[in-house]
Amino acid sequence: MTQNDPRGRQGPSPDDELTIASNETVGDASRTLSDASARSPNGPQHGLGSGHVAEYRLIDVIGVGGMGIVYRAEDARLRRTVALKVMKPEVAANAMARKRFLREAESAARIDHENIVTIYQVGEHDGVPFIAMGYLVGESLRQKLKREGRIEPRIVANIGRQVATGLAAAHQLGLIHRDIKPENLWLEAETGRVKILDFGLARTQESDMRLTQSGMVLGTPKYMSPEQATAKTVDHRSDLFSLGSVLYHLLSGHEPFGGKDSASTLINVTQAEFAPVEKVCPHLNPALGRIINRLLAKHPAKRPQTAREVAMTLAEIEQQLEAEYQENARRQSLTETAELPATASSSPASAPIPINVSTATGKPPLLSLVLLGLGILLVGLLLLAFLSAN
Ligand SMILES: Nc1ncnc2c1ncn2[C@@H]1O[C@H](COP(=O)(O)OP(=O)(O)OP(=O)(O)O)[C@@H](O)[C@H]1O
Repeated sequence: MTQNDPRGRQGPSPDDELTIASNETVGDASRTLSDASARSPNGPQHGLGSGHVAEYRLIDVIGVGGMGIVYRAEDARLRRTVALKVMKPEVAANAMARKRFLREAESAARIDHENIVTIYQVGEHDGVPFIAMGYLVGESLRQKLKREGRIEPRIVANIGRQVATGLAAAHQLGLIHRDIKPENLWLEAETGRVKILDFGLARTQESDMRLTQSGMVLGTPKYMSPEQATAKTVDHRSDLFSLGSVLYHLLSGHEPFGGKDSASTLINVTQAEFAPVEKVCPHLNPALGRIINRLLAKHPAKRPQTAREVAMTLAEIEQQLEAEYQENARRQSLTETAELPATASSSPASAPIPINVSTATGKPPLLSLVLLGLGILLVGLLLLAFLSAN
């Protein structure tokens, strides 16, 4: 949920309000910071009057999420720009929340993978936890969806393969993201690389057991797995369900499960059947349709079992779609080349000038000879008439 954007991303609109409401994080009562106070790094509400957090100089606010405020900041020592997520003061007032934020950030910092945003440092400043991470330039998938509505299958396969690859790295360390959604998937402008953001709800499988016992539901309903929606124990396959939901949305322009509010969405996720993706996207590559439908299976045992497997399947589909795309582009350019002369000769205006010149100036030599003969004959007859008269 970006509320202010130094890189020209869109600010809030009535649409944003809708998105914010419909993507509301269940179990999160902390979205209370006003936009106005959030925008200035020296605003009164976050208590960071000096404009510094540890060695980071705050430049401006990039966005405000459920747990924290994200600033663009400068690492004064290394002179590099970072994204600094600082826990909201009202959330930081809760010791449990503080501990959990730090523990989770530390687990995420263990992952070193090109499809996951790099975490440079996790720390506390005046009792407020913060995370310094790679500053990303580009846009979130949510922003891309807002602009484009739907995304073509070849690109969806590419995005899905990258996300699954990143998830495989996290899952290998026993870390489950638990909040895979378009807002948390970033498209880097220059490289086209996808980065998974915000392991804010990430849990190790072990800590999730404890969470489940407390019966809390955390995550974003529209992309949430049925087991997560019912506060059951989740494992890495819950992230695979969410990935399936996101890919479905990218292709079709809407989520597989919706509802008028969070509660009805949760019920739909757990009980309703979704329209198979090939029904809402006719002519879809069948293999792509199959894997998305399988990712959305209600029971984890019926889904693909690992992110690695998903990444491999999507890589094959991506290759196939890319080859088809190249072949179509080649055919298209051949057709255009073949059409060029036909178009030219059918248009009199564009007929080659040499042909016109040649037809305009040429006369049959035989006609000239006949005319010459007739001329001589006429002169001869006139001469004969003149002589016989004399
Ligand atoms: N590393 C980063 N580089 C650039 N922008 C970032 C980075 N991390 C987050 N942002 C921006 O800051 C905004 C807020 O991020 P944050 O993770 O706090 O919230 P969220 O994911 O929108 O919501 P929630 O945390 O409640 O799910 C994001 O929408 C994104 O635009």
